[in-house]
Amino acid sequence: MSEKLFFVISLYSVKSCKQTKLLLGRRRFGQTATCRSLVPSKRVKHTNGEASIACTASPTTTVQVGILGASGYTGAELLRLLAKHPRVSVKVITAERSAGKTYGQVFGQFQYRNGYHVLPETLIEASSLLEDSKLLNSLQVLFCCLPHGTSQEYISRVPSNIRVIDLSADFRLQDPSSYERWYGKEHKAVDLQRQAVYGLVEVHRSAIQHARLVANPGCYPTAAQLALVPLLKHRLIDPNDIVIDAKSGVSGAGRALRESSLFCEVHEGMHAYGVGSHRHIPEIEQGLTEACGHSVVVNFTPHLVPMSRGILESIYVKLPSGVGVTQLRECLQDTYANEHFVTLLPEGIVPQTRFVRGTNHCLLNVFQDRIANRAILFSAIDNLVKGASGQAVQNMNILCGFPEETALQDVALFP
Ligand SMILES: NC(=O)C1=CN([C@@H]2O[C@H](COP(=O)(O)OP(=O)(O)OC[C@H]3O[C@@H](n4cnc5c(N)ncnc54)[C@H](OP(=O)(O)O)[C@@H]3O)[C@@H](O)[C@H]2O)C=CC1
Ligand SMILES: CC(=O)N[C@@H](CCC(=O)OP(=O)(O)O)C(=O)O
Repeated sequence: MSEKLFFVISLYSVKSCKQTKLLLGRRRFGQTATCRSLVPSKRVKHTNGEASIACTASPTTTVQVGILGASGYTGAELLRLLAKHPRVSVKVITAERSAGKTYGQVFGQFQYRNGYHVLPETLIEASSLLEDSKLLNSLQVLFCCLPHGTSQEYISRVPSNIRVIDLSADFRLQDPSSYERWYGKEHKAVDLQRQAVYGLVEVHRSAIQHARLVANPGCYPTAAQLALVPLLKHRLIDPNDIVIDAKSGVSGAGRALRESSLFCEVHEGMHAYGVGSHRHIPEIEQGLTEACGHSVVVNFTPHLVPMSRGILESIYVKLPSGVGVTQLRECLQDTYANEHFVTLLPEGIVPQTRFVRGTNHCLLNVFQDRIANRAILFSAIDNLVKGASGQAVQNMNILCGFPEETALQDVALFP
């Protein structure tokens, strides 16, 4: 592609002046950035006295990363995305059951390399990585794609100079007693839990920049909060009347063998689960309460639908008197005007999971309900991208001072 054409496409695809400025500092995707403001580098002292580097990358550095739990769905999605990242080298990948295998043996799509030159040959056990201090200390960023409970055990053993992005729920809830109540076990790393920054980028961007530990949000809470946080902040919906009807593809349940994920159990059918008790309820309420300034309680019901990936949430809200759908639209439009990954669709277009499949985008829209003073919101994401690994890469880009959209510029795979 000619430089000129690339430049025009870049300007077209980025929405904000800030992002345009960042791209202007780059000659071509994959080449060294020349704009020094991309890579601030300062030592940050955390409240617990530990120190870390705010942005580890210099304009020419490649960041060395490790992935705990690379043999699961979010791990594979991370490697798919990082394969396109010009400033990342994946140095170590771990697995439990699949330890000792090559990555291509676990995932056939990684048998071919297509220019991907930094994939380690073999998956090692997570404990082997943590016992190898030389290998561990060669990393700047560690992604953790392990199950809840397991994540906190491993992350507590990681030296504090390594930035960690945890995809599990272990560090998302600020209150240890809430974690215990919803996850059924005591939190074993409460200090880390307090230190963690909730990684919903569009809401917590500035705090993420200096975080040592990022708690990557859950998939359903990402879709719900991106739709609701701005409206609650601006008091445009009733905080006591929010119903979130959510549908997810089966990859949301992970790759571990479970009866409920078998083809015969999910094909040609759909069902609700976790009714009134799903673990994403406290996470959604925590984010909405913070936006609103007082306690928000939601009605949230997830459903499993027979597709591999994607989340669609239909959200029913009540409008305070004097507020109309136009104001809701204006609020979302203004909030996300400069955001690369969140888009309010034109009036009348319903977000579909197909429009975001394989991408880091969240598509939103608002409709007037037939019933007076009520509106219906829709929010669509790919659970494995904006709902997990894509948002994790977005967080890493912020931690390292890279343009936020690096490696995340895919258009949905359609049909
Ligand atoms: N799937 C999704 O859409 C989303 C998932 N998440 C969260 O991200 C995390 C990863 O999810 P996902 O990739 O779907 O899960 P998977 O079940 O697909 O993968 C889990 C990974 O962890 C490894 N693992 C399991 N148990 C242990 C252990 N005791 N010690 C070391 N490694 C272990 C597995 O290795 P092996 O397979 O080799 O045994 C595998 O690599 C989870 O916490 C999940 O809740 C968050 C948002 C969305
Ligand atoms: C379809 C399906 O099973 N989805 C998962 C949510 C996936 C996710 O975001 O997970 P964590 O909060 O567990 O990290 C569930 O409902 O538990």
